[in-house]
Parts: sequence; structure tokens; C-alpha cells
Amino acid sequence: MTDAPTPADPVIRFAGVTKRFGPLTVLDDFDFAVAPGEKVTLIGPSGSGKSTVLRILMTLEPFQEGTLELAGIAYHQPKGRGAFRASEQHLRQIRTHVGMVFQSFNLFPHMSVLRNVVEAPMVVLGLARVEAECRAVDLLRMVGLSDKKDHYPSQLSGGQQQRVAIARALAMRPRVLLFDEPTSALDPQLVGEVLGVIRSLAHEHDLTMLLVTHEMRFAREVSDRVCFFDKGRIAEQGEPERIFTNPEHPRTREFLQSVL
Ligand SMILES: Nc1ncnc2c1ncn2[C@@H]1O[C@H](COP(=O)(O)OP(=O)(O)OP(=O)(O)O)[C@@H](O)[C@H]1O
Repeated sequence: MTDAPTPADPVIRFAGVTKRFGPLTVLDDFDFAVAPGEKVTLIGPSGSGKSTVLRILMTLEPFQEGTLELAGIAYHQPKGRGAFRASEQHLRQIRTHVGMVFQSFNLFPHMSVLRNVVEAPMVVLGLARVEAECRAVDLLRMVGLSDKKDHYPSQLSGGQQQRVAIARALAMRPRVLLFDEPTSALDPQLVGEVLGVIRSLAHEHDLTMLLVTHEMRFAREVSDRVCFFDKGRIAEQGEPERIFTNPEHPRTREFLQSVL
């Protein structure tokens, strides 16, 4: 089964999006929509285009054709006009509505944990320091790092750095939070603490979440919908229980057998 009903008022919508890297077509006439508050996980083989979807959403990658709608803002790229690149104004709008947690944390190394979390709300949203700090203190408590607010990233474990990165993304109060393999760079013993924070977020908040992960058990626990990606297409999607216990597409079965 490749089709999922399109939500009436999606917060994310790709319609006929084509993305090429030189001669390589990664997404071909790609359609995909996510409802507000939905938690959707993209799984699939390496190189199938999962991260590219997130990077296009975050405007980190231009695309060649199609329409992208994000939090009510639409971007259309007509065929044959080169690659869509967002204007400065678009970039600002996107970055206010969408947060992204990367594999490699990407914290500012010269800033304390607290400063990492308050920086964007102050600079981008114009929040007063006292308000941004209040927000940051709450979020650092939520990710279990209240006692590390004056530390620098180099003084933290990878798992702690990633939890700061999650707090930093949440400090912007985004409508959509993207996770690109958030535990891939971590030592195995640190994976659980990061997944725990994301799991609580997924279960306790109405934030829209789109995740790329190789952690299948985690995908099963947190997702409303799992999409199996194969060669730039969603070969199969559905509720996690069904996808993991009774996959219909041969490629999904083959993939799950190789990773479970
Ligand atoms: N900047 C780039 N330049 C050229 N090719 C790229 C670039 N970024 C990605 N690709 C190619 O696009 C394809 C899709 O990559 P993408 O990272 O989206 O896959 P993925 O499914 O997320 O893989 P993984 O699970 O390994 O992260 C791959 O063949 C990759 O080599």
C-alpha cells in the first residue's frame, strides 16, 4: 500500500517535488503530507532519500520542480527553471516554524549550554534575555540538564550535547520538529537517554514531528505513521504495528528482515 489519505490541512506537503544532484534523481515527482501534531518516521535503506526530504524542508537543499508547503507557506518551483532557492525572507519564516536536530549536534562550541539555548530566541525572535533564559531553564530541566547550564559543549557527553540540541530547537517553539538520525553519532550506551527525551516529547506534546531513524523499535514506539522509503519513493506506509508485523511490500519485508 503506497497511499495514505492526504490530511485536510497538512502542516507539511510535498506535491510533485523532484530533487536531483547532478545526474542523480533522488526524489521523482514526490508527494507526501503530514497532519498537524502527527509523528511520522521515515525508514529505509541508506541512500534512499530520507535525509534529503528533511534537508529540503529546512531549505538546506534546493529542489528542481514541484510545490512545497510548510506551516501555511507555499513554495512553487515550475519545471525547467533551475533549482528553487529560498529568499532571505522565506528562510526566516521557515526557521521560525521548523526546528531540526542533526546527527552531529551542531552546538556552538564557544557558548555555554544556556547561551546555546537562548541565542536564537533572542536574535531571531527578539525575546528579552530574561524571557529567553526562563524558557531555556524550563527546557533544560525537561531534558534533564539543569545542572549543566554553565558548561560548554566540550564538557558534555554526546548524549548530553544532543539533549541540549533538542532543548535549543524547542526554544524557538517550532510547529514542526525534524530529527535526522539523532542517535547515529552516539555511543550505544548514550542512545537510550536521547531516545527517552524524544519519546516523552512525542507522547506529551502536540508538536508535529518528522523523524529519520535507524532505530526500528523506537520508530515503532513513537510514530503515528511509518513510511518505508525505497529509491526516493514511499513504497509503503501505515501504522507502525502493521508495518512492523505485517509489511505488504516485498522491499519493506526484505529491509525489515535485514535490520530487525
Ligand atoms: N550533496 C550531495 N551531493 C550529491 N549527492 C548527494 C548529496 N546529498 C545526498 N546525495 C545522494 O542522494 C542520495 C540520497 O541521500 P540521503 O542522504 O537523502 O539518503 P538517506 O536515505 O538519508 O541515507 P542514510 O540513511 O544513509 O542517511 C544518496 O545517493 C546520496 O549519495
